[in-house]
Amino acid sequence: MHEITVDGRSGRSRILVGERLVRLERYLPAGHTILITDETVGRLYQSQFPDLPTITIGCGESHKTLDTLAAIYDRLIALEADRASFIVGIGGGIVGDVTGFAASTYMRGVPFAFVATTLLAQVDATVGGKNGINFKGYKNMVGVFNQPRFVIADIGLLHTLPPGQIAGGLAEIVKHACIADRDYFTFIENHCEAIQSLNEEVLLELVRRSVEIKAEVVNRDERESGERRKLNFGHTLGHALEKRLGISHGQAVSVGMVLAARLSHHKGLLSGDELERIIALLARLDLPTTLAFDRRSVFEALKKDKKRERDQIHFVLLQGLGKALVAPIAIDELERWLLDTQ
Ligand SMILES: O=C(O)C(=O)C[C@@H](O)[C@H](O)[C@H](O)COP(=O)(O)O
Repeated sequence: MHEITVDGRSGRSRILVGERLVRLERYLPAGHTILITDETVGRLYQSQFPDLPTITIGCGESHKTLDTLAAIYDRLIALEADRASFIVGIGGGIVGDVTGFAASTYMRGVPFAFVATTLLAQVDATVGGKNGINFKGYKNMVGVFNQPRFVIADIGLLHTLPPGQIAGGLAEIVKHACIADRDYFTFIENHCEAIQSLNEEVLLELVRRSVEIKAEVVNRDERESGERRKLNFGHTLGHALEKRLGISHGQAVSVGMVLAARLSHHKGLLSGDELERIIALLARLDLPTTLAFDRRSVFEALKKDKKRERDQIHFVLLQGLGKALVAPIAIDELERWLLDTQ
């Protein structure tokens, strides 16, 4: 087991990579704990949960809403949760976001933790204290920064995930390598077969290194006033594609990364060879690298990105493999480039 820490304003968050869901109970404080999970995770793993009151939400991005939160607040009140209660979200990124937001706002905030059951949640969504919900179709429009007390990343659970769910996490893993660690990128290139066959040792190494990269960034810039924006590589276009095409987050981020890498190449920051390596690696991991989409409509969605400030957007580019750069790009320039590029 590897322990990696994030030190945020709300306190220390311990990320326990390789710990097991069945051992959750030993990390719980004495007193009233409530679990939040979704229907699928409940069906698959409830037998491994501690015997505690459990709130179950629906599955999928369409449940990351104010309505779901309202239902959770109702249940917390019915269960007589108070400020000394502890809440644990067991599931993927959506359970994480909704649990983190509900716990951070119920009675102005109660402590919480996660057991991350998907690769995406283990390497990204539950790490770093971003807890948000969608609003009127806008991704993560309402949310808070607040660190979970701990996150258990149980690698053993990844074997039961459908293939699409694995690919979603792999997109974020490739993102971490692209923005921060060229050698990690090469490691992933050299282990594609082991990754596809869910080799536990290799998955453990991916989760460990990705969490380490993310934690280093968050420790330097928890509230995303600068460097943390790098973790949004591929997400500016990715979120717009996700919203307009209704595709999964991982698929959208994969295509978003290719487009951002193309823009980096267009600006002379990334070589043609490096661009091709990124495209080839994503394809080997069964992630899409190109999509047909209505460029005008995606551009309109992109204009609503949270990284927009008036007539420019903080866009994440690559300055070579393993090094990211956040550059303000004029909305007009982005529009011309997006409408012209293939
Ligand atoms: O933790 C971060 O910071 C990230 O940007 C990681 C992203 O991969 C993640 O999808 C995040 O939730 C996106 O945040 P948003 O603020 O762009 O909605």
